[in-house]
Amino acid sequence: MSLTCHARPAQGTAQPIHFHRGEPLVALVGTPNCGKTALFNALTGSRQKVANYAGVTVERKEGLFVAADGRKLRILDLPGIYSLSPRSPDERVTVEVLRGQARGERRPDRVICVVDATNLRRNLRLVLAVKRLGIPCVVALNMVDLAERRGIAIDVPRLAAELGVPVVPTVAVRKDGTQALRAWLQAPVDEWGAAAAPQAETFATLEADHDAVQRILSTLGLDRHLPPTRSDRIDRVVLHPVWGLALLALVLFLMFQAVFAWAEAPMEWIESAMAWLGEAATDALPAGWLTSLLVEGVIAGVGAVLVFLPQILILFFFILVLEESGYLPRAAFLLDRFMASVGLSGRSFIPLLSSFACAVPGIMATRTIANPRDRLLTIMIAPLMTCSARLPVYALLIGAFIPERTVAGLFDLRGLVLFGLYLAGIASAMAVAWLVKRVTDRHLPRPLMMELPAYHWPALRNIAIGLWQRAEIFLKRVGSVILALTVLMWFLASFPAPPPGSSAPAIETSLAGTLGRLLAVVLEPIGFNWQISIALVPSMAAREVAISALATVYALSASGDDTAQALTPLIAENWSLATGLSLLTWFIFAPQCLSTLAAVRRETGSWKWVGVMALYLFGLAWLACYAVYHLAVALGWG
Ligand SMILES: Nc1nc2c(ncn2[C@@H]2O[C@H](COP(=O)(O)OP(=O)(O)OP(=O)(O)O)[C@@H](O)[C@H]2O)c(=O)[nH]1
Ligand SMILES: [Mg+2]
Repeated sequence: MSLTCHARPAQGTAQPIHFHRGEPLVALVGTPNCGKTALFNALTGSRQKVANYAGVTVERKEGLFVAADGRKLRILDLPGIYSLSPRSPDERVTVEVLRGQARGERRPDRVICVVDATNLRRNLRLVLAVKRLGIPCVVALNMVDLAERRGIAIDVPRLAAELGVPVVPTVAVRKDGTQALRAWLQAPVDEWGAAAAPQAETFATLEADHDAVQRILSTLGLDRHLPPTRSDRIDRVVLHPVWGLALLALVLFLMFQAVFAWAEAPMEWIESAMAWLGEAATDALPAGWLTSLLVEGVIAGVGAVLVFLPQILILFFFILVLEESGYLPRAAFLLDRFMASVGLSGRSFIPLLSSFACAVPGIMATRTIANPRDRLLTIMIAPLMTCSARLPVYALLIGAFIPERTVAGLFDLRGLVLFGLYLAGIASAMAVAWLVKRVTDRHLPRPLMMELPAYHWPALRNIAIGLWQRAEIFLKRVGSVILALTVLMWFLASFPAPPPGSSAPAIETSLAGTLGRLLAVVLEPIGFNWQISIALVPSMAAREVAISALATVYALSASGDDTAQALTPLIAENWSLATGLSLLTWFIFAPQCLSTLAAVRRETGSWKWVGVMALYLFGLAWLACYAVYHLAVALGWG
């Protein structure tokens, strides 16, 4: 617990004064990808994201370590840094904490310097720099399992003596791999070494560090050249300019094939369960508005979204495997030249790829980009990457309009179309970047410096946890925002009731119907009917709601004896192919997501960019839909 008081500046200093109480604060510090978050999770029982590339953690996260005797320590997980001179916004977070300049946070009482045992040369320099800060510190020599496997034998007591700080070996990902570190956390502070006044860092100290590291490595017999590792051999293919790109295309392609091919059976189970539930509720309950709300609102609406859980999990299975294996930075490397040609740096790759899950973490991940212009541009195009909330919308429309067919005896046509939609998103992002480059013309080519971590076999446990978390997020969304909006939609679509004697379905006279017809004035030229127009409004909060809203609208439009049907055949019957294609196009650009806009506001600190993003995405969506719709009509699909 900390209290911050902005006292009147004394003698020209504008630093806030912090008053604190509570548990000792321990910060985890180290180079990117050395296993800080894995250690943090092991010590605090948290489930923060761990993945095999640099720059996973971009903000400070706090957890509690409870010692055997019940004493508590606050543990801080921080973004990775290479030195105490930050270059990007995420590194700045760490350095500010270490220097005691972070808002609302005091200077840590102790530091755990996490070191990747397979990469001592780069890691030790940071240890020396951190030592100069004067905070009592312990080195966690992490990944000793990997070092051992690679034949790197480290004399731990000697390393500790050379560094002048205690060193404990750890394996963050193994259950018993943090025992020694736990023991340290429970030890009295004076065993950690004494606190000292911070020393200034100059060019001379940095040079001295360099020499010191060289000396330590040669004393420990670790400065010899190692034979090429398995990762190096794999990289000969993966980073090959031709084979590497072919492999990347194949991986992405298989991912989208799998999304359709593997999901079929589980989707059918969910669909039939929902249909059964709807029927059971209709039979069991008396006819009336409450039953209508439950059957046509909640069950039809929420069920229509829930069906897509299997596809989302399959997509995330692939993303998690790619993240854990260490493949992602390689892909960034392969595409660097292409990205540079449109004015982006390879650094943008991982934020953009993260946006396939959701644009919000993608936009957060841009904190690893040092150059402000590159960062802003990446933020602006991140929403063009197809996020997982759009997957259900795509899947629904593809299911309705694209026949289930095998192409060339091998590929699933629907998977191909889905792949094409993702590509269309990527292509438009690149086109926008290129246009910005042409207009601003301020781009200087920046070489990509990126670490390539060793490949790992993804741990099944981690993948399972990752999928479980994803399922949880999705189900929570379905149970909260989506459910709430669906219920709201049902009310708007049911009231005011039609005048007595009218045989038209209530929705036609309802508020939603009126609003839909108003919006249709703008949206008719791009092929949207009033039902679609209504559905687009609540989907601004969560894109999947477009589906539940359509399900509700159509369930309520069914007059007389028409029993409610599944949404897919309904829209296949009611819409032309041109309309379906136009709506697909709309969701490629899908500008309407409030959480994305909020993230843009937070990360850019200005409403201006929120406005620019909303306007340019809406404009682009409308124009692209117009073109697609009219082309489709011209081709006779209207
Ligand atoms: N074999 C092995 N793998 C580890 C160990 N510690 C971490 N890893 C793996 O190393 C990768 C990086 O771990 P993270 O905890 O995300 O690293 P980080 O230091 O938090 O990285 P950033 O947040 O990007 O700075 C992940 O794939 C982990 O599963 C270890 O002791 N042994
Ligand atoms: Mg981390």
